[in-house]
Amino acid sequence: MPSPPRKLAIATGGGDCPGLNAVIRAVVLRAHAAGIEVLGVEDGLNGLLEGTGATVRALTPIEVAPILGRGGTVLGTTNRCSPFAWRDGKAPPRDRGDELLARAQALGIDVLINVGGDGSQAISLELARRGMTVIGVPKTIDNDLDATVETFGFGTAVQVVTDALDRLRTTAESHDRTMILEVMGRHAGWIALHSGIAGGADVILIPELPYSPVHVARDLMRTLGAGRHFALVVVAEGCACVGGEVSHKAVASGGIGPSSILGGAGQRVAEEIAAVVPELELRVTALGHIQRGGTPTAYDRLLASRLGVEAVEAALRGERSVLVSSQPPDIKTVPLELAVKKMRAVDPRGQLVAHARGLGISFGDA
Ligand SMILES: Nc1ncnc2c1ncn2[C@@H]1O[C@H](COP(=O)(O)OP(=O)(O)O)[C@@H](O)[C@H]1O
Ligand SMILES: O=P(O)(O)OC[C@H]1O[C@](O)(COP(=O)(O)O)[C@@H](O)[C@@H]1O
Ligand SMILES: [Mg+2]
Repeated sequence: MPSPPRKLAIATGGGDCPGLNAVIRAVVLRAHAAGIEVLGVEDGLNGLLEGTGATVRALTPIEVAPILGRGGTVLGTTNRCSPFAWRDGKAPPRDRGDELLARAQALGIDVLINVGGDGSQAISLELARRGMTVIGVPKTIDNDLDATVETFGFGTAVQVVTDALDRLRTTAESHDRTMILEVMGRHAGWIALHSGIAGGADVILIPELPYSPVHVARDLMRTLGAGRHFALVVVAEGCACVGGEVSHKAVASGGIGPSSILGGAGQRVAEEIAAVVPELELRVTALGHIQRGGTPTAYDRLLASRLGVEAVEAALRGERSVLVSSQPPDIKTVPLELAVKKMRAVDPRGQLVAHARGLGISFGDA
């Protein structure tokens, strides 16, 4: 039986996500109750690397008490630069993994709780391979991690998008317009599909179902011909037409990030529709990071809190290289490898898509 850990560290990596602070709070509360100290690593794992400007600080129950419902992460995060492929300006990427491990050892960290998506858990796995005890906590608003039935942040994002659709509907109704809403979802259309159904969309375009602009235009005209004067289209940022490419937009890289990211699918779809039916009046809204910021829903706080507590329980049981995973009604642990093995995509032939079609929603695919 391994001796119980005396010191845990917690880090949040990848894109921020509503519920991260609830995980941090839960880890600190449960660990302190068990007499375990918790260190918070700032900016992903950068806090364990010299010269990054980020550091490591002790987290106390008093400090985390007010953060349960706060969006973002009080530890900061990064979705650039893995510690194993560190970038300094134009120099080739270098491996700083062993430096990170040495620093963690010097600080007396027995277990690292790493909260993040597939990229972060790939980092967890490599740290575990190099000897660190790591427990992963899954996070993604895209809901594309296969190793857990659900992830916190997704429900909050779906609520934000649904609220946006409710607002777009009133202006669409007033102006007899077709409103196109571009939402997040790089490789998976979960946000578009859930919010599209909940928000009463007429067309939903997702990465898993390449569409034809002609079919989208035809289905819109059918909707509008059936006595409706407006329509709502939800477009996942990662969707593409049959044989087409996803759209990218330029961003300021800050020296280390990419110079372009996914974006512009909504505008592209508007242009494609206009090319077929120029008589339609179209407006495009891209929701962007609004759907990732702000207060988590009650359910996401609950899920995040349970994942945090179970991560500490797993540490107390002496588990290593595992991911805490929601498998309703329980939170369980699964091998960390499962987090990176396969992405969870929408099943184009699954019941959810069938139910959407049952509501008359078009995917523009046939
Ligand atoms: N803890 C971390 N420290 C430094 N960089 C990280 C960390 N976690 C993730 N990253 C970087 O962010 C990328 C994406 O991480 P991921 O967790 O998949 O988040 P997202 O899905 O939001 O992009 C990783 O490939 C890696 O480059
Ligand atoms: O914040 P950035 O770097 O622009 O990243 C945007 C991307 O991150 C996400 O918001 C979040 O993805 P995850 O929640 O899976 O980490 C994607 O939907 C989006 O494409
Ligand atoms: Mg990812």
